[in-house]
Amino acid sequence: MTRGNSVGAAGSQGALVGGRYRLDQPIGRGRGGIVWLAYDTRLHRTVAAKRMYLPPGQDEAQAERSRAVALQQGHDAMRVDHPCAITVHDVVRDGPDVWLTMEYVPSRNMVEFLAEHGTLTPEQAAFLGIQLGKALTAAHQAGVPHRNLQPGNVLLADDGGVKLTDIGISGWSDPAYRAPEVARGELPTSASDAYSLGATLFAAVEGVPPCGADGLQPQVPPKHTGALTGALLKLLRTEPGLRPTMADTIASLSAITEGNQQAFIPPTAPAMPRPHFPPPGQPGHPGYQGQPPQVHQPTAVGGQAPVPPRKQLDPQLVRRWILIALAVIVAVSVGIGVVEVFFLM
Ligand SMILES: Nc1ncnc2c1ncn2[C@@H]1O[C@H](COP(=O)(O)OP(=O)(O)OP(=O)(O)O)[C@@H](O)[C@H]1O
Repeated sequence: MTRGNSVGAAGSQGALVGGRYRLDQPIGRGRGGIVWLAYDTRLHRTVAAKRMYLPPGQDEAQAERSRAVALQQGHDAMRVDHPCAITVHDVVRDGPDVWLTMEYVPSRNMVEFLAEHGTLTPEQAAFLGIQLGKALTAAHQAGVPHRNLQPGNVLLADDGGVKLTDIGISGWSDPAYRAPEVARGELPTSASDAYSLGATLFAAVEGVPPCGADGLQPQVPPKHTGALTGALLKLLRTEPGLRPTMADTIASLSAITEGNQQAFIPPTAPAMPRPHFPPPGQPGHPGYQGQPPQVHQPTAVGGQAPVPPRKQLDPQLVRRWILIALAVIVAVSVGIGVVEVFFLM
């Protein structure tokens, strides 16, 4: 954990969070402000940085407790390790703020994806459910319930992968995806995550959450879920103890996709920038300190045409041309000598 001068409420471009993470480019917006494409100046890698939401209007003692909770949740999230879960690298206190840095995944969240591409087929939703189920299993094994699984926390990566974000980070949870027992005030558990998974997959196929925007309406019978229906209705059971385990859910969703659905590749341009940096020590690299470049290399950074490499002379060719030149000089000298002897005679 790092502590440095505060960079201000939502951060600003070029600011150094915790004296280490440089905010480069906005990539999204959460309740705590802008989510940034950032650069870890110590490990020289791209990360995503997000200011964690802290409730406004608290006195200093309450605010300090909220910061301690945010730091603890950040550390809990760092324990979750799975390819389908966003890796949290660090949690940083920066003045009055707490920042989370994590792996950067060029992606759309599921809300944006559905708005652009429409609802998913049951097979696509089953594939999504398997990936999310695996990420949740890893989180539960680390003792960390997600707490607010909802479409906004599901990232559909430009490379077709699925990444679950905000694991273990409490905060605003959309009531439409909240388990009934959590809505009554009970603490989130792996069973309440199972309900939220069911509600998220339901919305992915049906286009609306199962119990309305407030989560309090009678469950809408699904119309388009096909082979997915049984697994969904089990996840959405009101009684938490009757919901299936993640292992059971993954098994029944796998039977639906039969391995046919492998990825989500949206038929549009990538959603987010792909950072390209020249190698360390080269101008244009984020960590460049102004040293002269060690090796001359062609570069296309900044949209300029690549500089062609300087041609090297072949030493054998040079030697041959020198020999030819010497032969010509000798021949001319001999010729001159012969002519002089001719005139002297
Ligand atoms: N690691 C990441 N890589 C790429 N984009 C990200 C990453 N994390 C977040 N984003 C983008 O930023 C958006 C907002 O982030 P996030 O979902 O964490 O905020 P939020 O959940 O709304 O906020 P909060 O956690 O404060 O409620 C995401 O929908 C996504 O588009």
